[in-house]
Amino acid sequence: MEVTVGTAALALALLALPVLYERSGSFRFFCKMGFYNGWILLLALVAIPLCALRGRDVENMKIIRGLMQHVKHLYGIRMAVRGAQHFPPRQPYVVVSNHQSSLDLLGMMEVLPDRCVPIAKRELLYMGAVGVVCWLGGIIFIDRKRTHDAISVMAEAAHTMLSQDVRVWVFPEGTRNHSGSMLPFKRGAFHLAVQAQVPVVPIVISSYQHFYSKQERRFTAGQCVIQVLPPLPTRGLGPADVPALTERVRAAMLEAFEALSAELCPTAPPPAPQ
Ligand SMILES: CCCCC/C=C\C/C=C\CCCCCCCC(=O)SCCNC(=O)CCNC(=O)[C@H](O)C(C)(C)COP(=O)(O)OP(=O)(O)OC[C@H]1O[C@@H](n2cnc3c(N)ncnc32)[C@H](O)[C@@H]1OP(=O)(O)O
Ligand SMILES: CCCCCCCC/C=C\CCCCCCCC(=O)OC[C@@H](O)COP(=O)(O)O
Repeated sequence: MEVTVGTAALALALLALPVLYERSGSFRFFCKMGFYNGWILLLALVAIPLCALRGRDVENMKIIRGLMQHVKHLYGIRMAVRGAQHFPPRQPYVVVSNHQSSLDLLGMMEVLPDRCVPIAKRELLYMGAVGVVCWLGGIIFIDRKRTHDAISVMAEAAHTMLSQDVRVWVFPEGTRNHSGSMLPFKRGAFHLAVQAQVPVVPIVISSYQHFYSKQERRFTAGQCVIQVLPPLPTRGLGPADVPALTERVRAAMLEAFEALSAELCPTAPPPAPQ
């Protein structure tokens, strides 16, 4: 008898889920984010054996990129890349981009150049299969709690970029930022570019506000533009030039971000100045 009541309650709850999904925006949001994380975890399990054939190698980023590119379609996110001609064709460089959410992975995988690895917080290493894939992809990990160690890792990255023809992708805000604008930039990426004497390529991922908001628990289909801006050379620059370079890049990115926001969601109020 108890089993029958339990089974009936479970069946009722399962039947209620589609109704809840239809009626509650918050429930839909959590389902979609849960599926996003779960799906990536599953993709990571597929990617591990494929990447393991090479071992830890930046070429594995091509496998990760290939496996990730369909995910935007699952969510009805239309992505357009603008300015791809700005990528320097045959040399290392440092990509810097804004960081709004873990959805940035989708934009990153849309434009990720060959032999380009992100710099990531080391906590990602401990995300089970995802961590293993990140390691196999040659992702560079930094400990944000240890500035000195993080700087050493970046200095090593400058050497690796030149000796192994590797490009590096950095989120100079240093953390995800849902504010609808950009945080002040940390200078690590720009020190890295100056140390390696390679260009900085700014990439702006347009605001998600019109289709995704963690605060409002809203996640619908929508459009995202990934704009590659003209590279800034660093040849001849030294450590003293880093602050000005950082501000110049941020100003260019903020201008492009605001122009994209005005184009894609013209009715949204402008974000408060940072
Ligand atoms: C198919 C299956 C798929 C499954 C797998 C799915 C996904 C996997 C694939 C891809 C995943 C990739 C996802 C990656 C996203 C991860 C994103 C992140 O983790 S963002 C967080 C980590 N990143 C950063 O923090 C980068 C930005 N931070 C910096 O650049 C910082 O400057 C820093 C180097 C980390 C140090 O930060 P800290 O806060 O500790 O110090 P300051 O910034 O205040 O700097 C202190 C001081 O030092 C100077 N400085 C900084 N860097 C250097 C340097 N390299 N050389 C010399 N000096 C340096 C800095 O200028 C400050 O001095 P001053 O104040 O005088 O200017
Ligand atoms: C054994 C442990 C198992 C754990 C399983 C966890 C499963 C999670 C599965 C998929 C997660 C997919 C997202 C991975 C990449 C997200 C990149 C990202 O956005 O990192 C955040 C980082 O930039 C800044 O961090 P903070 O904003 O400072 O915080």
